[in-house]
Amino acid sequence: MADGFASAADRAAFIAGLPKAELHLHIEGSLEPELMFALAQRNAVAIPFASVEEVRAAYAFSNLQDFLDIYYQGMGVLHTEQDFHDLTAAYLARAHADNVRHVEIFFDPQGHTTRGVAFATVIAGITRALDEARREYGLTSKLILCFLRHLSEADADATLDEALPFLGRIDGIGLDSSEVGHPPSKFARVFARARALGLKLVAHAGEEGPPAYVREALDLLHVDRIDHGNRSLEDPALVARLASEGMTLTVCPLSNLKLCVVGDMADHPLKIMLDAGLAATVNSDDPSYFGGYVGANYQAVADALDLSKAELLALARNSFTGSFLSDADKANHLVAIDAYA
Ligand SMILES: Nc1ncnc2[nH]cnc12
Ligand SMILES: [Zn+2]
Repeated sequence: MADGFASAADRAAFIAGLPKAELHLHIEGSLEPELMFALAQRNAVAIPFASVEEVRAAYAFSNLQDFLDIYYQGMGVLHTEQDFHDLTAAYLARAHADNVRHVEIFFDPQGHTTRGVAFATVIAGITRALDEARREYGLTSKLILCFLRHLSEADADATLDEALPFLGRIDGIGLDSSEVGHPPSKFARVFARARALGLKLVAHAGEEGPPAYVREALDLLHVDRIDHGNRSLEDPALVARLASEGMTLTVCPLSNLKLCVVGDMADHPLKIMLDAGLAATVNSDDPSYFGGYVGANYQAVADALDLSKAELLALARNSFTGSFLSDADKANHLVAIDAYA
């Protein structure tokens, strides 16, 4: 058994109670099949599944694109402000149950506006649930607008225009969807514009794409965090740079397994990342599609890699230090982790 724990059950209890931040969560990826069915009925939207079991059976992916095809189809049931509220509220209740104290949530507005759903409807539903979670659970949040990288930079630019009236509720921008063939350089101008607006910047890089995409995210987009970053490990000079810059990586173990980024959880590089001095964090990405929320991600990777108490504490500390909270708020969360340790 790893240092600090008497048994696997002891470690599981420690993980459950550990204060956490979640920094990589696509709200549309938290759409559980049960809610998908309920919203399909509420909005009279046809879905190509006869039962919840059939939906779950369809969640067998061999790569990122396999998943994205079903993810974009699934979000088609979201139409009204109430739908976006209910989706977000359900995620926040689950996060609270996992002792998540702060979340930084991604949303994909282009996945909705291209279907005729107004940007304002999406924002109103999500933010109403965020405000309720703050009041009910003391769970704080940031909101990150992701551009779909398979679309053009002009589309991203138009989406940023649509976001301008809502910048009081949007803390940052990100870059997601099909990575290979859509390098960060494609979005350099719109990221520069967002930076000038004072927005925080993140980008998916090195999930399926090469280490060169991670370098582009750093050098051309000037990101504050890297989402995933797994393939950085192929480039030792890049690893040294990420470590020396204290760049946070938002790693998603169950996602990596489901999308075949790793073949087996025992081969997950999380421990290698920590040993290399990388500021890795654990996150759920799209929990409904990948089989678990953040607590399950900690649990799965801790069991497979036999993570110690010190390693789990480092992951939780990294999740707060890598967040976009103020320094004072980060310090308060770190005190809570020290007390828990
Ligand atoms: N893991 C992921 N990678 C890229 N785009 C995504 N959109 C939702 N989840 C994603
Ligand atoms: Zn993601």
